[in-house]
Amino acid sequence: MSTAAYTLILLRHGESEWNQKNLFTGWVDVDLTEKGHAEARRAGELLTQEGLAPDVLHTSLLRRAITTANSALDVADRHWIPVKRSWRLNERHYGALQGLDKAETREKYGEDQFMLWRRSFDTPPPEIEDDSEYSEAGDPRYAELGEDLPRTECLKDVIARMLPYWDSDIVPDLQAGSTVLVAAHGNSLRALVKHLDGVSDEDIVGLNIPTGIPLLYELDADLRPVERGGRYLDPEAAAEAIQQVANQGKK
Ligand SMILES: O=C(O)[C@@H](CO)OP(=O)(O)O
Repeated sequence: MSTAAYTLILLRHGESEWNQKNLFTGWVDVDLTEKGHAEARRAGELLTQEGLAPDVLHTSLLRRAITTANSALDVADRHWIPVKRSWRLNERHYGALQGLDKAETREKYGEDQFMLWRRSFDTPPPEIEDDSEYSEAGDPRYAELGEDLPRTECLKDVIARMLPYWDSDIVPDLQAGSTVLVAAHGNSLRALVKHLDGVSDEDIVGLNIPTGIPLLYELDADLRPVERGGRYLDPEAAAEAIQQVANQGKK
C-alpha cells in the first residue's frame, strides 16, 4: 500500500435554493438554504473533529461554494487562510436547462433523455441563448472568457477546463505541503474524482456527490489516492445523501 504524502479535502456546497426547488442550476448564482448553511457549519465541525486544518482554499466563483467554505472554515477557526477562486471550479454549465424543473423535464422528455443530459459523459444539453434570464453573458466575473464563455457543457467539457487549474494551482499547493480544501460543485467535483480515481467514462455516470460533507483524499507522492474513492467524514450521512442526488427528478 502506498503512503500518504498529500492531504486534499473536497467539499460540495450545502443545499442551495435551487437544489431545494429541484431546478437545474449550473452557473446560476443561487444562495444556500437554511439547511445548506447548517450543512456548511457541520462540515466545519467534521473538519475539526478529524483534526483537519486546511491551509489554503480553492473555490469556484459561485456564492453557494464561497459561502459554504466561509462558514465551514469559520467554524473550524481557519477563516483566515488564503483563498484562490476560479471559474474553472464552477458547476457544469447546464445550457438551456438552467432554471428548468428536473421532474417536469424528466416527464416531458422521458427518463433516457433526462439522464443523458444529466449524467452522460459527452452529450451536452442544448445551448443557452445569450438573452436568457439565466445566461451569464455580460457578467463581469466572466469578462476574461470573452467569446469562450460556456453556453452549455457536458462532463467531458468540465474535465477539459478544470484539469488545467488542478495542475497549475491546486497541485503546487499540495506539493508545497499544504492541506488543501476545494469547495466546489456536484459536477466539477465529479470531474476531479474521475481524474483522481481513474473512473471510466461509463462508471462516472453512476457516481454522485452529496452536499456539505467533506470528502478526504490522502494522495501518494504520485498524486494517486491511497484509498480509492477517498473517505467521507460522515459516511452514513453521505450514503443517504448520495441516494437522494441519484433520485433527483423522480417525484
Ligand atoms: O443542477 C445542477 O447544477 C446540478 C447540481 O445541483 O444538478 P445535477 O445533480 O442534476 O447534475
